[in-house]
Amino acid sequence: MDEWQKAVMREAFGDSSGSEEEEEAITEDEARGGSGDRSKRLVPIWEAVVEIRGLWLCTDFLSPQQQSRLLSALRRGLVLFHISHSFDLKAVTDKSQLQKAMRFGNLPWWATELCNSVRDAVVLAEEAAGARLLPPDILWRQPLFDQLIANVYQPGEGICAHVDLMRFEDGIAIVSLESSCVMHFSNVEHEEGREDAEEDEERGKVGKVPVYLPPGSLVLLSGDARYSWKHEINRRPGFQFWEGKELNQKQRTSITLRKLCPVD
Ligand SMILES: O=C(O)CCC(=O)C(=O)O
Ligand SMILES: [Fe+2]
Repeated sequence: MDEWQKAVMREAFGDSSGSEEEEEAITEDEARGGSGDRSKRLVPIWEAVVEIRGLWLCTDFLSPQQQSRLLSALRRGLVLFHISHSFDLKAVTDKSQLQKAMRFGNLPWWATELCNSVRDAVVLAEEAAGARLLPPDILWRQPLFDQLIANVYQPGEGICAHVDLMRFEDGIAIVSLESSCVMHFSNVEHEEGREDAEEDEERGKVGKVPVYLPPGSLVLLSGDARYSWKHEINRRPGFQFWEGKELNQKQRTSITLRKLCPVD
């Protein structure tokens, strides 16, 4: 890692940035909350977001201990890049900086473990409830994900409405850490002022669907949720309400897991 990357790492994650050896110091079992044995793990609770086909929320995906282990591994182990997708830049309010870390290809072991935990959580729920959370071709593809992006948002920072880039396959997972937020989903086909906007109203395409993401939660987007709905997090003052109360904003970190489309 060169000096520039180290400086970026410090800026993003403070002074705790470390070496691969430090990363390995956290054991696999610790990162999984001390229960590597799948048969001993509790079935996580999943909710379908009924308005949006393909959108599933698991609020208890990671225990508080797993969350802090994951944050430590993330802070220690990533090579960072500041990147500037146009939709990301628009999301950054004022002079504040959206901090990002990105990793492609061979994910670090803790990220591979996270991907395995996502698959386990889906399989356990499908086995227990007979529900279909992900199409089998996504659930059983190898690897499930090969790209990771970590976003660190300061209070007031969010991400504007977007559909994830088409260079990523279907089936996207977002893990939330540190603090809660409300993510809003809006149907891509609905544009205010359009001639047939009234028809949209009948089809339920109007209005944003709020989804509350507490720390330790996991959301899965596939099908309609991935392609036909935009998602956004507006953390400007006055936009983060849940059950009638404005959320007290703190730093929030998210980890988004995706799979790149094959290049022809
Ligand atoms: O930070 C989040 O929860 C969402 C991130 C996101 O939508 C993205 O990186 O495409
Ligand atoms: Fe996204």
